[in-house]
Order: sequence, then C-alpha cells, then structure tokens
Amino acid sequence: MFNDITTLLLHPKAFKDAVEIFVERYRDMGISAVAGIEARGFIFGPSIALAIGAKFVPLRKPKKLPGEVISEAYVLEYGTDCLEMHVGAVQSGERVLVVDDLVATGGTLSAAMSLLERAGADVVECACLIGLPKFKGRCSLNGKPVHVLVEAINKSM
Ligand SMILES: O=P(O)(O)OC[C@H]1O[C@H](OP(=O)(O)OP(=O)(O)O)[C@H](O)[C@@H]1O
Ligand SMILES: Nc1ncnc2[nH]cnc12
Repeated sequence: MFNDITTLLLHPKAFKDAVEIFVERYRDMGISAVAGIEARGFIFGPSIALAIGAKFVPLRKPKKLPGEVISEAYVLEYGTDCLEMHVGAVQSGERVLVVDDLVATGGTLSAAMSLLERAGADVVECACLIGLPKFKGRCSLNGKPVHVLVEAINKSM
C-alpha cells in the first residue's frame, strides 16, 4: 500500500521524463519560486526549479532550518506534524509552485499553501506525481489547482 517513488528514481529516463512533464507545464507561468515539501518534494522540486529559472524554497519538518521560521501545524492520518519555512524565503506577491511526490488526504499540501500564503506568496498550483484514491481525483484544494501525473489505483477494491 506504500506508493514508493524510489523505484522511479532507478530509471533515469522515467525520472527525467517526469521532471520534464512538470517543466513543460510550468516554464511560462511566471513562477519565481518552487517550494518543495520535506522529504520527497526535495527529490523533484530542485530540478523543476532550476529548469524554469526559479529559486527553490525548502519547506522543512520542525527544527531543521537554522534561521528564523514561520510554522504551520497539520493533521496526518496518524498524528500531527508541522512544516517550517525561513522568514524572507518568499516575497509578498511572489508566484510559487508547491511540489511533493504524493497527495493522500491533502493535509500536507494544505499546510504548505497556508504557510506560503501567510508569507504573502501567491500559490499558483500544487504539483504531485501521484494522487492516492483518498484524494478522490480532485483537481483543486482550498481553491488552488492540484496537478497530479498519475492516479494510483485503489488496491483494496
Ligand atoms: O496528503 P497527505 O495525507 O498529507 O499525505 C501526503 C504526504 O505524506 C508523505 O509524507 P510523510 O508525511 O510520510 O513525510 P516524509 O516524506 O517526511 O516521511 C508524502 O511525501 C506527502 O508529503
Ligand atoms: N500510501 C502512501 N504511500 C506513500 N506515502 C504516503 N503518504 C501518505 N500515504 C502514503
């Protein structure tokens, strides 16, 4: 039941194709920052950022960033967690893309968007490789578009 993107990473052509599909979509959208969610958003986010000429902003789990941070707590399926971002990482009005490997309930993406919006950023879209059945094939979250490359099948059906 664990949707493991590390198998994709072992196939350079598939890994490159996945990044390029995102790059094609986002290259002309005036995006100046790509925010990647720890940990697996760090695998795809920086490549996309470099290719579209944007900066990369890490959204990290608690107590990892050395500078002043703003934090956003969120609820997971089992427990709670928190994302942090450096104060000043994004500017007011900056157009930001959020990247992660996978969306399940959408709680993590919601927290990432809240964090960025509290800092004044304009979240353009969230991009994930995989959408789990829990996300119900939705195309948006909190009024922002969510773009998913692959819908995972429901293995319990
Ligand atoms: O849509 P949601 O229900 O919020 O779940 C999606 C999140 O779950 C996974 O991360 P996880 O919380 O397992 O953290 P990790 O990658 O740091 O282990 C995944 O990489 C997403 O960030
Ligand atoms: N089924 C799943 N596989 C991988 N990562 C996840 N994060 C939340 N649910 C997950």
